[in-house]
Amino acid sequence: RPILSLLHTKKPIPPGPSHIPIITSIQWLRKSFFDLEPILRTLHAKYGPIVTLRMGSRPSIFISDRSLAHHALVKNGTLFSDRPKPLPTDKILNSDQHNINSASYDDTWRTLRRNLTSKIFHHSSVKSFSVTRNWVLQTLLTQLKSHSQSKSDNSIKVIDHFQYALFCLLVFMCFGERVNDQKVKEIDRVERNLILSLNSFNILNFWPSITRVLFRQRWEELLRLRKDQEDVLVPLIKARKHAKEEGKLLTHGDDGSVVVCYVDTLLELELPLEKRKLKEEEIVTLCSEFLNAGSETTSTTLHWIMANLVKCPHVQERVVEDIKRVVGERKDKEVKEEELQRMPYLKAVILEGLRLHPPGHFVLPHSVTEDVVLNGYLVPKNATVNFMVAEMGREPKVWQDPLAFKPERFLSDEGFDITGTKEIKMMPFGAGRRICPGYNLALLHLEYFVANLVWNFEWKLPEGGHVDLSEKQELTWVMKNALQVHISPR
Ligand code: HEM
Repeated sequence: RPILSLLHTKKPIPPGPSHIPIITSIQWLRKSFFDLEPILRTLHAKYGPIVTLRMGSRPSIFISDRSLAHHALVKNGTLFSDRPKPLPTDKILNSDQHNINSASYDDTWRTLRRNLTSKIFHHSSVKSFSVTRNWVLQTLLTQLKSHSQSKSDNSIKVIDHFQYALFCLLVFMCFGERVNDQKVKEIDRVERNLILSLNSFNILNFWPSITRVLFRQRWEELLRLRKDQEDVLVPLIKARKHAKEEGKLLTHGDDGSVVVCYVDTLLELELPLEKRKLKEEEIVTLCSEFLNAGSETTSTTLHWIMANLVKCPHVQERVVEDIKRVVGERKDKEVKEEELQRMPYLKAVILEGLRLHPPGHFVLPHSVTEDVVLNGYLVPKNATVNFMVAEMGREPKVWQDPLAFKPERFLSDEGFDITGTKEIKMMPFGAGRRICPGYNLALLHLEYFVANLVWNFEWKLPEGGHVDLSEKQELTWVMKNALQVHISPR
């Protein structure tokens, strides 16, 4: 039984492979999480559910057991909800912890997180964007149709279309306007460039005073990427500010109410600790977090789910039946958002997708607010703590036939609690106080797009094609070989 006690006299830190100062720290630091995952699996088999790697300047503790995760994140959430102190490169990218995911567990974090959940993820606000979701859906359907018709075998690679659709949606929610195609691509480019190079900047943190000399060009590259991001996002923020001041805000098409977007809420916000409004560069950081956290995670999951629906036509047929039962003989080809609530099988498909293919195989690094003992080991304040999300979703003791795509496992009368409040069986959104604040929005986006994609087209493999479920890590854990499908109107 995990016992968490603060009387931790002389407890050891969790076990792990032997460590040669500096050398092993740098070796681990050079590995991506994709490389680390199989190594950690072996280490957990050898040392148990909680292990330590000496990465960089801090011990990194990894937890694979769902009950220990529950014990730490939910039952002792106040202790385990901090984030590691920022490294020098983080300070540049996160405006010194002025975004939600990197902020310490303090009043700044509470203010930023509450702003997002109460102003943008509130039920009425989410509903106010339904016109936008429909616009993005119609654009996606048109694009898929025209691209598939332009190919001789009608086959199409769908991932770029999914990414673009989700990105447009998040850009609208962020800036409150339909940004033109070229601008959307520009924002996507600067964000992608930054995130894809993050790993290569890790080494700069190891001994900043030395790396500033040794890797001067790498430091300059980091500053250049950040400047590119500001150059693209600041004009959008400024334009919004002016439109607000001049009372020229866009209204929602249906009822004429003014669109309240994420930037509007950030322009109004006051930081309680510092007693001031947000600086422009902090707004850039928060917008960037919003766009990245909300689009790539969802488009990756959508890609995995559609791949499984192509691989398992009987599951796709059951989704169609679920929709038919609710929509009936209505002629238009749109599944409306209000109707999704009455589609239990569709919901089960989404959960099964998140279980088997969580877009993040780990959560973001946590840290403890004070030294604590977990399962007999010391978790020191300077350690980072992380959880094996994908391993938990594929644990054979919890999930029968874990690698099979079987949505039926989620069809119970009592429903499934994705937040893991009572117990954790999987945690694609994390759990406890740092749980993803966007999980309801993400579920809505997934349900809405999967339902409408399946309702509009039959998804099949082209002649001689096959669905390859191998993974690789990019921004998220993506399909190594992108889905190539044949779609035909239903
Ligand atoms: C399928 C879609 C998504 C998945 C699987 C996902 C997953 C996650 C995970 C695993 C975390 C880290 C939790 C932790 O550190 O313990 C997280 C944090 C976060 N997510 Fe998501 N997310 C998704 C969509 C979204 C969306 C749509 C938004 C907003 C537009 C969003 C915003 C955030 C933010 C701001 C955080 C930081 C929370 C904090 O540190 O307090 N996510 N998400």
